[in-house]
Amino acid sequence: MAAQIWGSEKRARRRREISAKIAQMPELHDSKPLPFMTREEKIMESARKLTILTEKMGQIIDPTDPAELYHLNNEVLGLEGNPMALHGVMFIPALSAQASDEQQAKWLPRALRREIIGTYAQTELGHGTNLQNLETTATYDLATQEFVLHTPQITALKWWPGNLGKSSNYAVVVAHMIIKAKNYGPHPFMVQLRDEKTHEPLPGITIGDIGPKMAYNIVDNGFLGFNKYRIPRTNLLMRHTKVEADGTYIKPPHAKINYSAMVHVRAYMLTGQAIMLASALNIATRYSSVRRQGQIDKSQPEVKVLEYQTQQHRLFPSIARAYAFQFAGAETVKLYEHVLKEMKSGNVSLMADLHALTSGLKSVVTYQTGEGIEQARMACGGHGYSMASYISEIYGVAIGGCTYEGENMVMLLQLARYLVKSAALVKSGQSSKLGPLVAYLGVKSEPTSLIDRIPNSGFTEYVKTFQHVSKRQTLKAADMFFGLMEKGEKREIAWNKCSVELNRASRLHTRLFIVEAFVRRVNEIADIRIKEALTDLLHLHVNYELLDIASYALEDGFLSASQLDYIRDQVYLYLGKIRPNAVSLLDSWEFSDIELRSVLGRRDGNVYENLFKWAKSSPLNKTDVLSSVTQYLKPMMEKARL
Ligand SMILES: CCCCCCCCCC/C=C\CCCCCCC/C=C/C(=O)SCCNC(=O)CCNC(=O)[C@H](O)C(C)(C)COP(=O)(O)OP(=O)(O)OC[C@H]1O[C@@H](n2cnc3c(N)ncnc32)[C@H](O)[C@@H]1OP(=O)(O)O
Ligand SMILES: Cc1cc2nc3c(=O)[nH]c(=O)nc-3n(C[C@H](O)[C@H](O)[C@H](O)COP(=O)(O)OP(=O)(O)OC[C@H]3O[C@@H](n4cnc5c(N)ncnc54)[C@H](O)[C@@H]3O)c2cc1C
Repeated sequence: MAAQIWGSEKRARRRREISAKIAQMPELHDSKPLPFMTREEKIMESARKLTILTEKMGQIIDPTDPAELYHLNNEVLGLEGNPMALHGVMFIPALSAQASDEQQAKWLPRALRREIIGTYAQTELGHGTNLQNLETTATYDLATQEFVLHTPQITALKWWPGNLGKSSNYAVVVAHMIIKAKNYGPHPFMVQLRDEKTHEPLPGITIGDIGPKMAYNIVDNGFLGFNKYRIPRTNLLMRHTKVEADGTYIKPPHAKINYSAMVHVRAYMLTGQAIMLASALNIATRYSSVRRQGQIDKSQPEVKVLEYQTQQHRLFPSIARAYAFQFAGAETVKLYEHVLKEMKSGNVSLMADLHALTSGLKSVVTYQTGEGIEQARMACGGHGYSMASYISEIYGVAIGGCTYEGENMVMLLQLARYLVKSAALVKSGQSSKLGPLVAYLGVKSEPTSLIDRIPNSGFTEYVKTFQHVSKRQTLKAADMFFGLMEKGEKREIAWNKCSVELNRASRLHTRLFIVEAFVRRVNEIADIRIKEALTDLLHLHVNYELLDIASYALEDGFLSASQLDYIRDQVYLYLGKIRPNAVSLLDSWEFSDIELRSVLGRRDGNVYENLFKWAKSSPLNKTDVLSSVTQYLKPMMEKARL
């Protein structure tokens, strides 16, 4: 199963080897539990481990392999981030995709050797979503052949970029490029922020940390202002766009090609989210198979809480989602790598499809991951609320994904643009022009679902039902939009009036893709035992998801009330079937205790001993009487007693 999750036997074996090596290297372990550290201590601890890793990485992993790097990161540095999180996730990808060969030769080796630390600075205090209204300017000075970066007012301060505040000395900065008074829109520039020797901010730069956040606090998300700060013309990233010395602008082959670093993260973060969901579920499911509370049969002893159907219903559909996200994420990364290769050689024809797909997936996956993690926390009762479970930290980090790399509603609306264009093709009889991801929009569906009527139909009838509801909602939302425009409404106003319905279409389309990715994977599996276990999970997935969106299929009678009962019964059937495999389905992800950082979810299952030991190690328990008591509470009580 681990091979299915991680992509191959080799990958699963390598993960085990890496975890085993790290277990033998105490210098790479947290020196004390992270929840007992202050933010400053955590940042220091993370920097300590990061520098050891830089020295020893080659002994542990193949540093050129992104999957091994990511695993090493999760084991040693953890999900709360590190001082170079953005360096690997956005700075290097932005340089790789957007810098010319010559620029890459100059900067990439230095970045890869970690001579310099970089980030991606795009969002501003006043604007994150609407990139056209970013306010930082890069004005070309023909006389000196330099760009002058400037922050005209407070809302133009860069705000949020990870590791910008304290760690990075370089950044890819996105600014509106102005040449001879003409604004060419947002473009990426390589900018040195701090002196390489002293790490002091360079003259003309105002920089700092934006303060503590809901989670992810090892990362110094920062602010940045420029006061007429000059950089050479050749610091504009020039793989696709060029500015000649005389100010001549050579436009890129696709207007949005400079957005590739965002698409990179959107594609890669899906498996990151799956891992966080599976981690929280691993903790909750292990705990639920240890925790005994109440009886189902009063004549029997107390049961493990995992025996309760409500507990299974709370956890198992999310286990199925974690697998589904992992499989859909792996497909998306493959597609991304393909499109990136094509883009580098000038073929931009697949960019729109990839953008639509990743926009929808990042939105649905992050939202459902958040839901699943929060349910996992609640499933642990009181102990879930303790930082000993670590689930609240996992939640805090994962839920950030709903916002970063494009706020979810906004990204769903991006996919909706693509769906509406596709609907227009269907309506104008040009279905043959539909791309493969939306080809189903042009296929006539049966009048009713055959879900309960064709035994052994595999998952075909389910896929057809998901296709039906997605198609119907897309065409309905598109009709609503076109209808408003026909009545004379301006395009943008009509769009806004339909946007809730449009986003519903985007979610349904994306959920269909996730189901299909799961089906594709299960169909490929040769090992009969693995196939059986995953088929059960897939049964739960399709029935649970369909129940969740059933109102769309009931509206037009595609599903009947009796079919709904059938689907519901299937959910209960598969909850029971999955119960014996539940812990194994999560243990198969092979998270080490070091990586999980959860006292509640350790592999040994000694929950109560571990919790007591952890509580005793709390800094508050170093003394029996705290100074807050001697200084304030004791005098208050004494005064009251007088
Ligand atoms: C390699 C190592 C492996 C390691 C794996 C990494 C795994 C990561 C795991 C993570 C797990 C946990 C750790 C946490 C890590 C945290 C990192 C967080 C980093 C966060 C960074 C950021 O947030 S960076 C800032 C991101 N900002 C945004 O996303 C802004 C969102 N806004 C936009 O994208 C745009 O403004 C928007 C698209 C909404 C509109 O753009 P605009 O230019 O205004 O567009 P319009 O003029 O309206 O035109 C729209 C048309 O353009 C098309 N389009 C838009 N974008 C694209 C695109 N990217 N590609 C192709 N086409 C695009 C769009 O379709 C429209 O087309 P149409 O034809 O007109 O319809
Ligand atoms: C943990 C974290 C890490 C980050 N890291 C980075 C980084 O490294 N580099 C970087 O540059 N940025 C980073 N960001 C910033 C992030 O990319 C932005 O916060 C994000 O893109 C959302 O933009 P915003 O904050 O402007 O939200 P807003 O756009 O102000 O969103 C507020 C509300 O308005 C709605 N809304 C906005 N526009 C529309 C619209 N057109 N239609 C409908 N509804 C709309 C949204 O749906 C949302 O409900 C990070 C953010 C976080 C939380």
